[in-house]
Amino acid sequence: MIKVGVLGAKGKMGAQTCLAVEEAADTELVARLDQGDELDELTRAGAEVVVDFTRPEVVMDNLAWCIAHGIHAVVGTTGFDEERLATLRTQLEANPGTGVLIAPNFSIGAVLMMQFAAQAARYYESVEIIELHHPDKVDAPSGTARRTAELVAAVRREAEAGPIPDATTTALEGARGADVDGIRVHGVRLRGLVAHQEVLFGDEGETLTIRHDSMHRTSFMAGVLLGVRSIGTAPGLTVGLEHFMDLS
Ligand SMILES: NC(=O)C1=CN([C@@H]2O[C@H](COP(=O)(O)OP(=O)(O)OC[C@H]3O[C@@H](n4cnc5c(N)ncnc54)[C@H](O)[C@@H]3O)[C@@H](O)[C@H]2O)C=CC1
Ligand SMILES: O=C(O)C1=N[C@H](C(=O)O)C[C@H](O)C1
Repeated sequence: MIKVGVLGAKGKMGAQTCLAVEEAADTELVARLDQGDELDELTRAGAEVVVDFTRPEVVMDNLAWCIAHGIHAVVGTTGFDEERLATLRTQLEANPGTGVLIAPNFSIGAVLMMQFAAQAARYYESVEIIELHHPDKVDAPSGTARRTAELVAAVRREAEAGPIPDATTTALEGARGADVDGIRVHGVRLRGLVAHQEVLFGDEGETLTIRHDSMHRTSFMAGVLLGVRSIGTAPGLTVGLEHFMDLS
């Protein structure tokens, strides 16, 4: 049995994760912590893996504590840029044997969407991303959209693709979305939605749209459990659940 602690246990994703960990045959929920609780409870409970679904502004402190205490971490919380990843790599070098997974999205379909988008990226002159979420989401653009844009941009750079065509010279601020690594990302917040994304590609006479929809937060749980089961054998930093999936 893998002993699991959940941070952000009272939140939307944390509560769903507690249920999934309790229901799985090979995991045991030993701690459920939320804002104001002592992280020491994790060591007292013997947690081997922590799942973090908290907030971008607190996740780095949580991870510093987990790494220092040799507890593996599976992280769904958003807000990771290159600077934060570099900080984690340094902390993990000082604590070899401990693993941290940063997963911008735990849904298997969303991971595939990102991989398919990376595959398509070299073939199209134009690409834009639309992410659509519930209105209680605190960050924009979504971590998934950022990651997708970075993956697509990396492929375009490698393929020496030219700039994305766009004749806009006058625009209301925000009308063309955010620029993530040269890719336009648009955010929609709408009651009734959970988590959705479209990656739109275009070239002469054709378009390709890759769309993924999470209708319920249960869609993330297979990926969370995969992360929990895998992270103990993956010391250091892993970014993206695809590294634990057989995607050859
Ligand atoms: N990677 C993925 O597949 C997914 C990632 N997310 C991300 O996970 C994060 C949480 O999302 P939700 O559950 O929707 O948010 P939420 O707001 O429902 O839950 C966050 C919880 O964290 C708690 N919290 C705040 N500070 C804390 C601290 N210092 N220690 C422990 N708990 C603390 C809050 O009290 C709250 O209960 C967001 O960054 C979101 O974007 C959400 C869905 C899927
Ligand atoms: O806040 C959410 O809900 C989600 N957050 C993650 C993100 O920002 O990409 C994953 C998913 O989109 C749901």
